[in-house]
Amino acid sequence: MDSRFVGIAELVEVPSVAVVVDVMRAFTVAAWAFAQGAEKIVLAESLDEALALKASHPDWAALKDGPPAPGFDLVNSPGLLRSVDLGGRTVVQKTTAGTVGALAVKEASLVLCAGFVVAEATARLLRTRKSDSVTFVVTGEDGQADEDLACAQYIARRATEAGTDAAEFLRRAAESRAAAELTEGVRQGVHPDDVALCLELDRFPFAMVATLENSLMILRPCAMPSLTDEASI
Ligand SMILES: O=C(O)[C@H](CS(=O)(=O)O)OP(=O)(O)O
Ligand SMILES: [Mg+2]
Repeated sequence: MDSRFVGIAELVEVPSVAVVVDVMRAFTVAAWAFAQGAEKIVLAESLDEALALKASHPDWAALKDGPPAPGFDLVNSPGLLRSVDLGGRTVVQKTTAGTVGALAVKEASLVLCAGFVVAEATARLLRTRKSDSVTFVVTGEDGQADEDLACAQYIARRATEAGTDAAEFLRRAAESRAAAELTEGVRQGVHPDDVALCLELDRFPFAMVATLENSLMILRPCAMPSLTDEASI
């Protein structure tokens, strides 16, 4: 499998297969939203679009990063989200990096959104699809965010090598600028457990697939079969 690792601004052409990585915190939050029962997540282009979608669908839950804000129901924090019942709900998510990265590759034939919590399921889906070439979108810090790059490199390795040890990749993420900012209170809308929750390897058994549906980018969980069902690894 040929793997490329690029920042959002470096995306010059539409990739065939894209894995958009945001460990801290958009796609850890998305995975927790599904674990809490959400049916789907609409990735919004802007705060205004998120609010407009919420206004036309009052039963949807609007989520943004940063501090709580009028019109929004939720913040971009796994620690805060894990006690919310989202059974059957649609979540509209808008964040600084993760949702922007996913929308930047919305024309790709396969778009996966990932963090460490869904790393193995994501790698397994790539193996199942026998993807020759995969573009990993490192969403944070203009493609330099080490928590995202480490996770992307781990998934790329795990997609081709059984038994890849995650420890060094998780260590890099734990020592990233984002982890420090979340721990030190630089970022807002934060729960004290957020960093630890973002570093939970394979917490969930599903990958997350984003598809264009009626011009909206919709994220849904995709349950992956166990290793014993795989022929290749
Ligand atoms: O919520 C996050 O962690 C960040 C935004 S900020 O850095 O806290 O302002 O957004 P994300 O898109 O999840 O990286
Ligand atoms: Mg991030």
